[in-house]
Amino acid sequence: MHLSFLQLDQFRNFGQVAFTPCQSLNIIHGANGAGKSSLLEAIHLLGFGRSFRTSRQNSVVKQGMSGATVFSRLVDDEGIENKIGCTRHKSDGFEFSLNGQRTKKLSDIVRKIPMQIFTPQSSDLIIGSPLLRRRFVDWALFHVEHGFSDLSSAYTKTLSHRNAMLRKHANNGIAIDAQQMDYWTEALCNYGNRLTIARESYLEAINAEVVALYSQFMPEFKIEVRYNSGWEKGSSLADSLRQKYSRDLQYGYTTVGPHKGDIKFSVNGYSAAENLSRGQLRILVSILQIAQMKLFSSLVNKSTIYLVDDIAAELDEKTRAYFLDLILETNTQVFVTAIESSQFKFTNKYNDKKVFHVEHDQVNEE
Ligand SMILES: Nc1ncnc2c1ncn2[C@@H]1O[C@H](COP(=O)(O)OP(=O)(O)OP(=O)(O)O)[C@@H](O)[C@H]1O
Repeated sequence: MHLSFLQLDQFRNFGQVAFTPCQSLNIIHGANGAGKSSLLEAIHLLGFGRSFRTSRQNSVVKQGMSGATVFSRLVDDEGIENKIGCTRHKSDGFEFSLNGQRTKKLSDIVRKIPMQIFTPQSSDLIIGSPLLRRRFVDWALFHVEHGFSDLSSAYTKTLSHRNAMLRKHANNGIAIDAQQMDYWTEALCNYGNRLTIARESYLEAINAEVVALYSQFMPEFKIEVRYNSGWEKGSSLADSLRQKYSRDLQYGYTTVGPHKGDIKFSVNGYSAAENLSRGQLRILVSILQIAQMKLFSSLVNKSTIYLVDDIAAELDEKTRAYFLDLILETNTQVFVTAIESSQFKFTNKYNDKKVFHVEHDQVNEE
């Protein structure tokens, strides 16, 4: 699967630009402020339905304009072409289209373009909030497991119903309707257990890939990936919810469950978050993403798109070369940015490669 054409209209610093990436390695270089990250951001919108740089999504619209559009042609692994569009209207949010038809569900688009991104902030996957780690696993499950998306939204809806009751009780002293609380608690256990089983079995599978890759990159380190379910070890979710009920009533929200789940990474028995250097953290993140893509392609026989922002700032040349070798082995379409094209000398061996220069708000193929 790959993007064979991209067009941006009034997106960030660009007026209208179009370019035709190749199926494998696409190098984007240009001076500071030229628009390299903006190009990746435009592609990211198609794969995730949001910017990776800001929560203020309107900022992708060129200053003074009312909307920004990204249009692409996506060739899937069977060779079938789909036209995918995304417009951000300043006044009206996002609008997505598939083959000229407006799509109701963002997931219809996102499902078509499995995508990963590596940026200077990617170490947050290890040292940042547990939400990022849950998202990492749930991204894969969303793409791999039919029905996971429905299961995850059923859990989230049930949790918000249960939390609403707890909150009203904690904040306003409204009495709990015991029958209703039992209903939501039972539903929470049902969805929560299924969600946890899915996450645990996915992590078990990815663990094997991560261990193998890590031992190639850094043979002196032994990595371990463990899932922490979000409730007390050795206890069931139902028992934990029962045990913590009075605390939940006091706090006004559900304090245990898969929404509190986390992934722990340890290296030689020590917490990776607390012990690895910045460079080592980046390597760990890149390994996790490569493992994710490898596993993904072996599970569903589909390829991914990989965006790498500012690779030279993140990885030294030897690691960069090794990293790209591993990614390109997985039949991934890669978009990678850097300031100087000379930072990519090591890519001369790749035949399927295009180099784009971003300058004066234009994208030129070299
Ligand atoms: N909404 C907008 N409208 C117009 N210009 C914008 C908008 N948002 C950002 N810019 C400008 O777009 C340019 C491109 O920014 P971008 O971050 O993509 O550059 P870059 O090539 O990745 O830079 P660097 O190498 O410094 O990270 C910058 O000059 C920025 O000020």
